[in-house]
Amino acid sequence: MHDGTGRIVVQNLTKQFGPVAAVQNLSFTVEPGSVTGFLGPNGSGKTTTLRMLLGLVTPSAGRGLINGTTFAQLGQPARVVGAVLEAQGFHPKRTARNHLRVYAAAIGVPDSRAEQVLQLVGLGAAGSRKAGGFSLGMKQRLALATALLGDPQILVLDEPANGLDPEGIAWLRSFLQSYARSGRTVLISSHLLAEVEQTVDQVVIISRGQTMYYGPLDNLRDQQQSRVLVQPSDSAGLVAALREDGVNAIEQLPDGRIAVTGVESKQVADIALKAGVSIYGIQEEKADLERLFFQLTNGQYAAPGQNQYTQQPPPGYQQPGYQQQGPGGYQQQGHQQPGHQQQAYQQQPGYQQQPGYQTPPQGPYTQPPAGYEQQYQQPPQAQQPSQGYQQPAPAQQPAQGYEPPTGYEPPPGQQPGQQPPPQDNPYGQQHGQSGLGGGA
Ligand SMILES: Nc1ncnc2c1ncn2[C@@H]1O[C@H](COP(=O)(O)OP(=O)(O)OP(=O)(O)O)[C@@H](O)[C@H]1O
Repeated sequence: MHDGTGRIVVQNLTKQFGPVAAVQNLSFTVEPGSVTGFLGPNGSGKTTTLRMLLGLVTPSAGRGLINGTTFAQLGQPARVVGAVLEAQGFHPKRTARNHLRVYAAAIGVPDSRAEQVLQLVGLGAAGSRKAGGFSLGMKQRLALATALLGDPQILVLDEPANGLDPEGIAWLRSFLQSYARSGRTVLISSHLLAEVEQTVDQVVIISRGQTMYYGPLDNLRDQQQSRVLVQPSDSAGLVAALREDGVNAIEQLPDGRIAVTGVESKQVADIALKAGVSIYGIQEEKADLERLFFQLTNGQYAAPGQNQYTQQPPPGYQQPGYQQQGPGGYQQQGHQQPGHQQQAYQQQPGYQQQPGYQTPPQGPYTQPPAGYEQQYQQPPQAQQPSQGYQQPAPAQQPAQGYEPPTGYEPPPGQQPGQQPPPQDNPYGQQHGQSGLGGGA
């Protein structure tokens, strides 16, 4: 039996698809009572990680644990984890209500729950409409409703804001925060920090399948570092002089300027003067979270020829199919990177609510849904994520006490590297009565 905490633990998770190292030695913990953003650019390994966590892909090494056990070993997975990996695969001719009833029956919850979750996600007025006619945003809501059927303790959502309009994004934010504040666990992935910035409490930022930052978002904001943008007469001469002076966080910008992080403009100007390099322009620039996110994760698809002063990619890294490029020349300092200037979501003026769904009540999880048997035990106190992330070394050894997953077997009936379940089943019929644990 599982420990019931609602905690997700990812331990040294690794997935190799032939030559592609999709996920490399990834470790993080997601605690109940908080919303955790799982962030990284396209192809960085987010979906693969979530699939491994949900037992849909067999790890090459490491393991993902939910309530202290693997997904396959959960007794009633649909009551523990609600997951949306892709908001597709609904039977186009089936109404939203009937779709939910099918899944409700599969996991053994009453039909009335279908109506409740329709209301919860704001699709109450669209319950009799066929899912085939739904917009992408409505499909996202229907997928979320399906994941909520089992009133799960943990929500795992892959890119849940995809296709949502601004009103939908604002609604989703409030819904997920309220869900987490009720003591549950929320893990959402996104390739856009700005999209989830106001929703999440902590973030796991990955690039090329490796952790770049793991910790509270506030730490990122608090450790903001400005940089100096300088236009020199001789870029190479200034870079050499800066390096001689021990300044190494240097980036060549596409517009010809040089960005220097962690120093004041006066210091840069003094070094330039000493080296006989003229300066045509100099300014200090505050870092913002979005730029920081880019700095932490860029390089994956960066065009060659830029950032000639960049770091090299991690040793042994091979990204087939893409031009390899170092991560942007930004000197990482213990992966506690700066950042600021939140990009606040603004409701667009004149925005009309989409027909077909209505704004659901706010804070649906501050109280348990009426008439529904609540399985979840509120943990005594939401734990805070650990402060100060220590970046694992590229060849990190498993944590002490951790047993390497020798003999780890894929769940019954699943082959290593198995492809997603068929399109018409977005929640992958999983182990027994669940139908909510996986995704398409
Ligand atoms: N079944 C598979 N076979 C081979 N390679 C795969 C498979 N699934 C994923 N990959 C590769 O693994 C890497 C990580 O992919 P993944 O889908 O996990 O990234 P992601 O961060 O979710 O990207 P996106 O934001 O675009 O969805 C990519 O290079 C991808 O091409």
